[in-house]
Amino acid sequence: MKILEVKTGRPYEILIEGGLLTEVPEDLKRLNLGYRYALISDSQVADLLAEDLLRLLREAGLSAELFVFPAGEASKNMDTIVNLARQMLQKGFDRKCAIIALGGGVTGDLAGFLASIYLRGVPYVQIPTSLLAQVDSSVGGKTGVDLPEGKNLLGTFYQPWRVYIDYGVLSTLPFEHLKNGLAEVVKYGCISSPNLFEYLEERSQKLLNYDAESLEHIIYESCRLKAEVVSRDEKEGGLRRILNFGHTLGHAIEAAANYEILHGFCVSIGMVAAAILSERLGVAEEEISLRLIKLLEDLGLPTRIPQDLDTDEILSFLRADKKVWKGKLTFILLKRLGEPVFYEEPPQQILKEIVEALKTQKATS
Ligand SMILES: NC(=O)c1ccc[n+]([C@@H]2O[C@H](COP(=O)([O-])OP(=O)(O)OC[C@H]3O[C@@H](n4cnc5c(N)ncnc54)[C@H](O)[C@@H]3O)[C@@H](O)[C@H]2O)c1
Ligand SMILES: O=C(O)C(=O)C[C@@H](O)[C@H](O)[C@H](O)COP(=O)(O)O
Ligand SMILES: [Zn+2]
Repeated sequence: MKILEVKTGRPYEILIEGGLLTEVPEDLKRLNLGYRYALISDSQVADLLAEDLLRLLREAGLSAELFVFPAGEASKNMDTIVNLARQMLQKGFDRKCAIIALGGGVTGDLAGFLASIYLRGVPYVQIPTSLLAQVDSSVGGKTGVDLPEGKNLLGTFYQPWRVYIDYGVLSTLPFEHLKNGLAEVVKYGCISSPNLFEYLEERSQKLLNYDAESLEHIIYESCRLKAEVVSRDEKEGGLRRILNFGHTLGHAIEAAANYEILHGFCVSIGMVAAAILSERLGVAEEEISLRLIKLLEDLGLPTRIPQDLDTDEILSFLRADKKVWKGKLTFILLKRLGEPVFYEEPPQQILKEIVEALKTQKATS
């Protein structure tokens, strides 16, 4: 088993191993987070994995109940939080309970948010089951929900007590969601590891074939890189903003598309825009965008903005970004691969030209 530590105010471990799910109940007993567990999953993961985990928990003598919400980004809102909270209250879950998030990033963000506010806070653990959740969202304690006004606009920083990553569960993950997770791994390559970027270039076909060894490597490396950043800047006082590379425009596209395009796909397009912007503004000291586009295309990820999205609407969503500080929008750009820089208020005209240019060809995926 591989173990990483996240050195936040209350440190915690990320455990990574194929088949780890079966070991969760015994480890939870050692952690002793609560006398009763609320297992939260979406409708798809509930059918595939949650019933089995529930049985394992009960066989280990733990008291646990399953709470399910409809799968998909459309559920990442306050209505789902209130519904889950009310169901838990009706079942008598009190302050000494704990929450288990079993699922993708939507489940993790929702269950983590609920854990941070339920009866003013109860412990929770993350069991990520999508690639995106295993390489990114289960680590770092960002929780929250979307609003029509923008992505993740209500939320908390609330670190999990443990992250259990069983990459064996990825065998049932739909192909589109495999690619979706790979986008966040490309992000880690861009912001902090040219080696990881090269690895993705070399292994793209193996990764798209769900090769377990390659998946384990990129999961471990992404979590290691994220844990390092979060350990230095838990609440995004500065440095942590690099984890938002590609997200400034990515989130705006996601919101403009009414959350109907996958998060990783939007980040993929956003990374292309950020690379082109880095070059247009003279920030980039090496040519990045063509190499990035090639890698994203090899991984089956989109690099173009869908033509039906309105340019002005996309640009207006940029203003709802959490990287607007004191009225100034900050982009994460690249000097070269592995060297991100912050850039305040790029000219609106250049942003508009890049958005328009990225709409002129058909999306590749
Ligand atoms: N908190 C963070 O730091 C952070 C980081 C990145 C992304 N996010 C958020 O994560 C969300 C996206 O996460 P996601 O892509 O995992 O979405 P998701 O949770 O909707 O999962 C994607 C789909 O895969 C299914 N699924 C999950 N695991 C499966 C498995 N093993 N087998 C079969 N199907 C499975 C789910 O049911 C769902 O339909 C977005 O809301 C994004 O904003 C948060
Ligand atoms: O953990 C972080 O910090 C990230 O920025 C990771 C991102 O991949 C993730 O999408 C995050 O939810 C975005 O955060 P937000 O603060 O821009 O909503
Ligand atoms: Zn993301």
